[in-house]
Amino acid sequence: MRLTVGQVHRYVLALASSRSCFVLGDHLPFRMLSLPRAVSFHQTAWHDTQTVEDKSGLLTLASLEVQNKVEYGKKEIATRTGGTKPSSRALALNMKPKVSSFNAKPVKSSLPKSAVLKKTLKIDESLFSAKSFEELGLPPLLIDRLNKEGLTAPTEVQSAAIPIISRKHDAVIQSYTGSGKTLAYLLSILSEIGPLKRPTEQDSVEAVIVAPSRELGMQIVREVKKILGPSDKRLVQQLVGGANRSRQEEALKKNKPIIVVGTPGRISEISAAGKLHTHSCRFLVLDEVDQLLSFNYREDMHRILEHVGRKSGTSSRDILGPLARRSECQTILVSATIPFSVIRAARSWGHDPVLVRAMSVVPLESITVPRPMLSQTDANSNSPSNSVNQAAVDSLPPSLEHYYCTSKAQHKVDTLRRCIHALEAQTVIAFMNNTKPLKDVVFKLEARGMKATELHGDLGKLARSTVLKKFKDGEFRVLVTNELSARGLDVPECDLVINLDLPTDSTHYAHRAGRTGRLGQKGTVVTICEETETFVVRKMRKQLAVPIKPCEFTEGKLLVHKEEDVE
Ligand SMILES: Nc1ncnc2c1ncn2[C@@H]1O[C@H](COP(=O)(O)OP(=O)(O)OP(=O)(O)O)[C@@H](O)[C@H]1O
Repeated sequence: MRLTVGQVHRYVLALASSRSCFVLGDHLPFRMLSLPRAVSFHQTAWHDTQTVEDKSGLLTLASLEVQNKVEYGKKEIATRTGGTKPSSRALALNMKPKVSSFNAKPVKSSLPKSAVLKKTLKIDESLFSAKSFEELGLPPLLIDRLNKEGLTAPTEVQSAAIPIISRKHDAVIQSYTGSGKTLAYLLSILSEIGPLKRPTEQDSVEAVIVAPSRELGMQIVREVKKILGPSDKRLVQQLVGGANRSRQEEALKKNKPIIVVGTPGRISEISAAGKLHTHSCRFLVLDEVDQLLSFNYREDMHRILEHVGRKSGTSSRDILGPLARRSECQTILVSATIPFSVIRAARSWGHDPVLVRAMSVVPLESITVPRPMLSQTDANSNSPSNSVNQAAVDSLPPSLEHYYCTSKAQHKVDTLRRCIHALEAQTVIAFMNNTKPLKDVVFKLEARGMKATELHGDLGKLARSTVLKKFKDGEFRVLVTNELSARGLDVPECDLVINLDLPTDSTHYAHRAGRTGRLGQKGTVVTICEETETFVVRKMRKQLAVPIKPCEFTEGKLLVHKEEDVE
């Protein structure tokens, strides 16, 4: 039976959705798994993780063969010392390693270290130690612009990623939230294209950057404009949903941007209408890749992956999968949380794909599927719910303090106020799960004299960006929002994140938490839950392998409780 690529994808999606195990043909888009391996994956699926993923609609393109989700192991091979880097995060921007007062027990892996990552890439060690943009070999014009913006030294992940990308590797960039991943890829790209580059040939749309939300898209656009400077800012064009599409198309025609940044739906719409030509694109970036490869975005991402960087005349028969080989185009996948399914997808690219993390670069081919790691206290129980979610663990900044307190639902707003006062927090992001109660919370806070505002999908694009700007400018002390703001949102001043509703799982917890403690700053995360929900917090604590300490707020102070079973 011969199927077209589109048919194949639909067929695979349908089967994967039903969680069936099925045989793969040679012409199917994914080549990685044979049936016996797929069967064994299916049998050893982590039921706990899977249930959660299903709820959030996460179906990675890479895992379409078998609906399965596993995380890669934490054990990195540090290139300089040959051992893991205990303080690699803390070293970002020359931060001093933070000694936690909490004695977390080590997690126990049931897998020998060597089975997780087999080998490191042979790479010049000195690359990781670059302390300046000059040492990284960035073009002088670009360095001038960075200095003008007050950026003088690269972060660790930038030191690792920039040389790798300049060597034409496809890369998966993983590092904790707020560690500077955006500039890690932007500086690599702006070294090669646009007015600040090393001199080369002519310009057209040469980089496509895809982000899952309008806010993140606009944030990336602002970052590019900041680097390009006022005279060249027209060279980046936003293509996010919710904005006037004809205006975006006109701007594409008039300004001839070299970089476009947008959401999957709008990029794919404009591309389908023939108004965006990306065949000779040199860089494709998927920011928050694990989210972009989820089920929700499958149609749009499929179109984007099929078209960007594919020279016309290339038959769709040649496509090995959505992340197909693009001979000229470098693909860069970015997230604080990279599940193994993304690694598996990325392996089908052509340009020696590597996993870049602060202080380590590893060929993707050498990363094997890990078995679940159990937290020490539960190593004997073998329960999947006790598995450490390594991707989420790796995404947490080291400088965060985590607490939880209990409150009746009707008293949560008061608890929130007491928490803000006790911690003297100035810039607070409070997460909830539904829009209506979210509005009620804003109303109650305002009624009690605390400046608060709301951000959610029911607001139009203009309202959303106005709210965000005002919050960043300090006009509001509390931003009450939902999952929309959990990914990528950069408000450097944010000193407190509150979970007024529980996040869906530990990965969502990690992304919400990452809105504070950015770039080595201090940050606190407080989960306010009902008594009956505390077991969920404890479970996340095990999966994240961090202390989430029980506490209460009385007489304007934070009181931390002891808990017998804190790991
Ligand atoms: N080299 C640098 N020097 C100073 N500040 C930097 C540098 N690189 C990035 N920053 C700043 O650090 C902040 C966090 O960066 P960024 O948003 O890229 O983090 P991230 O790793 O992408 O986080 P997330 O995973 O939450 O998306 C931003 O305000 C950015 O401007």
